Amino acid sequence: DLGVVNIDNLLHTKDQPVYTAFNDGNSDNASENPPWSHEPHCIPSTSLSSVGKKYCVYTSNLTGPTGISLIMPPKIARQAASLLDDNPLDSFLTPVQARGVHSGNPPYKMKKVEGKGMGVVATRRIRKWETVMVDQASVVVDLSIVKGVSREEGRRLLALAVRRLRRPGEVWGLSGKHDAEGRGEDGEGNEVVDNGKEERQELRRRSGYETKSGDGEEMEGKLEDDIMLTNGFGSEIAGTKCRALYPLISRINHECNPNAFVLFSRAGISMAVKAYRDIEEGEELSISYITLGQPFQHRHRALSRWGFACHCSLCSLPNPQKAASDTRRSLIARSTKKITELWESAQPMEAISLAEESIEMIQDEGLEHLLADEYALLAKLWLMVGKAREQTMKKGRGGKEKGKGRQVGIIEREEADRYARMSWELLGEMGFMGYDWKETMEFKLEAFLAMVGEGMREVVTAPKL
Ligand SMILES: C[S@@+](CC[C@H](N)C(=O)[O-])C[C@H]1O[C@@H](n2cnc3c(N)ncnc32)[C@H](O)[C@@H]1O
Repeated sequence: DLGVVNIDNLLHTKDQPVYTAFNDGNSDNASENPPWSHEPHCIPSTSLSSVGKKYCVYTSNLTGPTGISLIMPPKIARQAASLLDDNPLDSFLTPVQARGVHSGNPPYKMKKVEGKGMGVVATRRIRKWETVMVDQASVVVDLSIVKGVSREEGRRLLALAVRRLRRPGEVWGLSGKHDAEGRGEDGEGNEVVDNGKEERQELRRRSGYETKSGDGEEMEGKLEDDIMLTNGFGSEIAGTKCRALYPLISRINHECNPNAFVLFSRAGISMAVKAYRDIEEGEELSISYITLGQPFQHRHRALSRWGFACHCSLCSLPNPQKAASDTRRSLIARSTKKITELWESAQPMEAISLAEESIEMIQDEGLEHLLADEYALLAKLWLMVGKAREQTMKKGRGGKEKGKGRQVGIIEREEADRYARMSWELLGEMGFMGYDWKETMEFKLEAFLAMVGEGMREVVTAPKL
């Protein structure tokens, strides 16, 4: 069973002799104890813009479930080498949970799913927010490679990177070949044609990887064209934009209203899948490949590069409901800006009402992860309203509120506290504060609100090029 093998290897990673002490492919700067199990294989960059730079394959084949290969310039690889002990069992699970996962019964199995190739199905009931799966990257590619070396060289490096893994089969086995014309219906009987093939070719052209006709059957071609494009996750490792393959998580299919989401470790090498809601035994696990919350046409366009027409429950809604959902999604997307405008034009209570309406729409759309942001925003608004009123009182300009005493500021602060705690709880449950947040972190209103900044809407990650 793939899952059991995976976890077993993760648990033992640290006990195994990983070091074979090959130097890091840059003899001037060989680090003392490089973790590579194979001699790095380097090629010079052929691009004028990066003369003197080289790209190498570094493999540590005892790291993680399959081993890991990095394709990077030596300098970046040296930094990434210090991140290889990024064991997801430590990042995402308590020791008790890790032992539970290790006992040989992961709560899922890989299975053929009609119309989707392989998929992942729950083998028992999974609770909301439970960490269902953990995984570690097999291959990590520095994205600057597309400009640095020719397509052929890139393919060769990638093929070598996979061959050198301890379990190369788990990467070769990822089905990336989805060039069959995907035709389907949008739930209203309208035909939806997958134009993903052209879009993927265009993507390759833009990325500098021209496609030669007739080479589609080669393993190397399959690896680069299909597996990297359709199974790779965008990640930032050692401060560099990368694309990485995760052998287990790559089996999870897409839904626009998914029952799970992925979470990166701080180092960016490990990932976890957490349940977004309760999942029943036999139900397929799903994640969203694209940013959650987009209207239908945007989703359809963004998904085209994976080469399938989405028939998920949201995309199959009858047109009137689909239109209502799209309207709510557009309103949600615009609400933060509108709320800020209302606040800045001295209409604080209108700003608060709009934020509360936005919460209802978010709940109707099942976009719960956005609530952490919205609750934090409401907490900030209430806190600021409270402070403003206190100031007014202190300056003796309380008007009608004069005489109500200190209560004016206190009620608003209580509201702020209530919303901030809801945001805190949700972020904690979603896994953004570490698995032991309840024991190790203490809630403090102002400190928490300072921590939750902009950009919370993007917290649920999706594979990106
Ligand atoms: C990351 S892989 C997922 C695992 C894949 N099904 C497999 O067999 O390895 C992405 C590919 O799975 C297929 N896929 C994912 N979600 C799908 C869906 N909702 N409907 C149809 N095909 C889907 C598409 O072919 C897509 O390019």
